[in-house]
Amino acid sequence: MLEVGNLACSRGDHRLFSGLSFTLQAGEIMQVQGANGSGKTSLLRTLCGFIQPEEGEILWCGKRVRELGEDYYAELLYIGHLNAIKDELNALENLQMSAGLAGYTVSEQQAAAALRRMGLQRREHLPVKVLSQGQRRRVALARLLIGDAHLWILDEPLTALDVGAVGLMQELIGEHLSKGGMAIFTTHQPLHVEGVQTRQLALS
Ligand SMILES: Nc1ncnc2c1ncn2[C@@H]1O[C@H](COP(=O)(O)OP(=O)(O)OP(=O)(O)O)[C@@H](O)[C@H]1O
Repeated sequence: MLEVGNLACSRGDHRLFSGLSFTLQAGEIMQVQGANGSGKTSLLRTLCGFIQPEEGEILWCGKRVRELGEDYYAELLYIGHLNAIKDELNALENLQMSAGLAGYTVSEQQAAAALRRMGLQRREHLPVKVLSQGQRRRVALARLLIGDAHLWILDEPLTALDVGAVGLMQELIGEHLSKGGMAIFTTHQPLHVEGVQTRQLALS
């Protein structure tokens, strides 16, 4: 379980949010809503431990995440609004590199299967710089299929995706939740996971 208590964050001299508290249990999904600049990305990055909160605590399974360190990162998969892929590498290499950075290995067959599921068959061996924006986003999102992180933190996962890929994302998130996973995401587009009530957290 993720527990957030009395969280506060400022960027520059601007207070983005304070007194923010919520819990997220296995099988739950939460959307962070708010206008441009309201602090959605900053909140997600704080939950990942990339930004130190000014106040408050983030607990994972009852322990402070900053003390858990690597043990927390092993439970977490963050996909930012930038794709974090290397232009010169192909999709297979990018996926294997992402796994390596996260501390595990995936075989070429596993990576190829993930890319196929993301609709990238016959694009696996091209340098990603030649792929379309939507295809590049699909390469980034294929990371969801190769790890076993319980907590997915997704910043604008639907950006550049077509209708079919949005449907696929909803399906993947649904599968993740049904296996006891949890997810926090931002999006300016509708995202509906069948049979699951999406909790809402509004930043102003
Ligand atoms: N490193 C920084 N230094 C100063 N200000 C920052 C920094 N990073 C973010 N900000 C500011 O913090 C505010 C919140 O930014 P953030 O990216 O969290 O918003 P957001 O809700 O995700 O926005 P969007 O919907 O446009 O993606 C913005 O006003 C932004 O300019």
